[in-house]
Amino acid sequence: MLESKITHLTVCDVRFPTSLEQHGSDAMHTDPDYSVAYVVLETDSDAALKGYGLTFTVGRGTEIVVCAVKALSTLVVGKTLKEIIGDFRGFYRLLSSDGQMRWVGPEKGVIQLATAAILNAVWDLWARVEGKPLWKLLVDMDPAKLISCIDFRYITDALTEQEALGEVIKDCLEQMLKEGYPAYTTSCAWLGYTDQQLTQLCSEALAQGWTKFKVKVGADLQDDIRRCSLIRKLIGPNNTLMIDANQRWDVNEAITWVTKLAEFHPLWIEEPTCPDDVLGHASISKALAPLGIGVATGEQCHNRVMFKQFLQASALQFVQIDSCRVGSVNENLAIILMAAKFNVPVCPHAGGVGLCELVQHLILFDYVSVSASLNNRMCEYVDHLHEHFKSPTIIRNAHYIPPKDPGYSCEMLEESVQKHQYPQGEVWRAIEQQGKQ
Ligand SMILES: C[C@H](O)[C@@H](O)CC(=O)C(=O)O
Ligand SMILES: [Mg+2]
Repeated sequence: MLESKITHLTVCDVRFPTSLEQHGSDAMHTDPDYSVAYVVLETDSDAALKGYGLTFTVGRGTEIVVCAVKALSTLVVGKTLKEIIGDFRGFYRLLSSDGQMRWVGPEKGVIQLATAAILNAVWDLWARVEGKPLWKLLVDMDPAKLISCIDFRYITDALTEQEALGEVIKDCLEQMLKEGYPAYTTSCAWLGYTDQQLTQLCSEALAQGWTKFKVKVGADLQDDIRRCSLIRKLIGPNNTLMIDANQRWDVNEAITWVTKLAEFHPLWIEEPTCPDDVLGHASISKALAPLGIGVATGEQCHNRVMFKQFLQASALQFVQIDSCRVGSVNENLAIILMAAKFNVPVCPHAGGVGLCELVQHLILFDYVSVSASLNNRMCEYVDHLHEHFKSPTIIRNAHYIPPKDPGYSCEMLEESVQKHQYPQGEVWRAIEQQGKQ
């Protein structure tokens, strides 16, 4: 089936009206409608083989990502899977460095999100052909082959191909299969939730076995003090608390504000300032280190070069890879291996639709084949919209259970796609009629 030719690419604008109930809200995204540009690659295989991919956005911008996917589609349609994976590095470059398209990037913004959606679909296709979940495809792969999927351009001053090869190990599968990968929840404390909601959701989560919680902060200091105090009291001194400002502050403001929240003992402050400000993050890291608070970032860190600089400048203490922000698995492999070399733990971002489904594969690979450690490591989980996926995440006792179905867990239910397509899906037509948005 490797000979199968990709004959067609379709892309849909699929949106969920999460803003109506403030799910996913934070200090900068006060009304997010969790959305995806959803890609399906059709092939000429007799077995009706298809590859499914997506990238995450939060509403109106999805239509721009859909346009970008269409613009890139000519680079993938007509190729066989064998051609692509025979030189995956070259194919990655073709997409990310196309002479007429790279001007609108390069490797950042909308075009990078579109690249992620397409490449996620290619990886899904490959894993399906091999009959394995993506994480297993990665951990079983010959390390040299794995490394050959990475574009090392611009990062060899931090990680050479030879060094990357040295970071790949073979270990630690048994524990994952038995217990799963530790997760934390963000679903109890979105910024738009009331204190009553927060109390109820947090109590329920504790009863379900959750021990690590993230709280949105950054809009109003007094609100943050009240909410963090409430959560800290509910979860007790021994459970873990993280806080996330979603880029709300200037550098000095971040230091002052977080210092005032230090009494609640957060493990990290996430996205304290502009996601591109490497030196700003370094200053914040330095100022907060004596308080025992680390800096986490990555969900809007648009490529491996940014991560390289954050690592080189000791500007982050937790690397938050995202399955849909950078150039798919290819680029996330580079980031995971750089994090290993700099000895910084990877704690993936997954706050969005589909992000938990995808990123669990990458963190399983990280544990089994790279880090072999759970020290200060956990993967985000948000409890929204999993019912729209063919192979939804399975959480047991606050751990991700390794997926078994072949592919990258990107495939959505046909009915969900139809109903939520924007603007023609029935969900959006009903909302329009009710005049809600
Ligand atoms: C808009 C998203 O919900 C964002 O707030 C997610 C996020 O920052 C996280 O999960 O972390
Ligand atoms: Mg965040």
